[in-house]
Amino acid sequence: MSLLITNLGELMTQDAEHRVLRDAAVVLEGERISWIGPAAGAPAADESFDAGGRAGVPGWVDSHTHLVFAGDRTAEFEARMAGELYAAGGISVTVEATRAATDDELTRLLLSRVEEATAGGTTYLETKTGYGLDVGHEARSARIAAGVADEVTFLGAHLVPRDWDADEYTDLVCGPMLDAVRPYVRWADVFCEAGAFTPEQSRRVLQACAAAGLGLRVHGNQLGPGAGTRLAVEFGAASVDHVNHLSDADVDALGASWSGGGAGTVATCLPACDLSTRQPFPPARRLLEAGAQLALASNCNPGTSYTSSMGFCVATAVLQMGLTVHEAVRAATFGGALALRRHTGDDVDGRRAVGSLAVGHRADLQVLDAPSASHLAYRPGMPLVHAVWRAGVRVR
Ligand SMILES: N=CN[C@@H](CCC(=O)O)C(=O)O
Ligand SMILES: [Zn+2]
Repeated sequence: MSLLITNLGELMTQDAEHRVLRDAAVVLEGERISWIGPAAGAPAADESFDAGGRAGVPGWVDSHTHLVFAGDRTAEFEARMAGELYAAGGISVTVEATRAATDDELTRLLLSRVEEATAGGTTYLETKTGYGLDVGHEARSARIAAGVADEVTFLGAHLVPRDWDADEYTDLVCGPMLDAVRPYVRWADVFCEAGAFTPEQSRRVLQACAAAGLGLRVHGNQLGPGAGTRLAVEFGAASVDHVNHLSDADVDALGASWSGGGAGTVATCLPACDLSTRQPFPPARRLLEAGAQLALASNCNPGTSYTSSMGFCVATAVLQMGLTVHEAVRAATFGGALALRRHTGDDVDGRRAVGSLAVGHRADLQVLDAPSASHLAYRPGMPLVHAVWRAGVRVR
């Protein structure tokens, strides 16, 4: 079964050549893209969709979310808007509510959040554990996430639970908890920050998880300067996320991580979180100038960023972080794929590349209710998702 999507006024491919095509068309063949080019030269297909001059972009790749949770943190948000500072300790409120939820409740909550993300144009999504924080509840979160999300990350090292010694809890994360979640996850993450895990404890978590064969990611430099980015680069993590408080050496290290031709550490910016926690935005321009690769992600979670709207993140990155529209869309698509190591190949681990529109890649794309991708930032907050295909299937 093939589908011709034609009459695309603009098509931002985010492919290797960064091509932006005018009057373009795309052909989807099953789950893959089989043709891209000028609409006038498009081959015949079984069915067609007339985009009416609207713009097409890849589906969003949201490489950082925390969607397996129950409960509500409105009171904490209100206190923060009244001047309180964000602190990692708020995580424990969600841990209690998440532990109290049944498997069915947690699954239903996760599914409804993923549906919301899909309606906003997200076609590939990572999510994390991190609100269980004991062996049974972390394993349960990982199992539930694995049934729904494209990528699952073990974040047992999110917060040291009440009544635990930090080093003993780190032992638990690196031993029995890691063993219990291992069948369900591809990635491991650690919150390396004052109030969460020290650089030494973070190092132990990264070592143990790498030895277990997991890819690595780090929550780093969110609330202040620190060792997160340094550790991420040292361990060859696929991504360090937040990156609000970077030293010049951090910026240079992230840039240098890409200089050898291989895959380095992506700097993943989370602008919706920065607004909600009133943190300074990451130095996106300096990072690009240093040769770093950027991703944009929603960080959807109940504490610091209760939105899965990647369109909002793109608009904020353009309006507040100084990125061009093309740079922001690239970070929210190709950049996310790079941060999940799903950016290349026609068939990686039995999967197709996501995050860019090219022949052989997974057919994940959205048609915007706008003539160009610039409208994402030009008309911030407007519902601009017209149609979405995920692996060739129309999902909106
Ligand atoms: N910073 C650490 N973890 C989440 C927040 C979790 C929470 O407060 O519930 C984040 O990425 O912002
Ligand atoms: Zn996070």
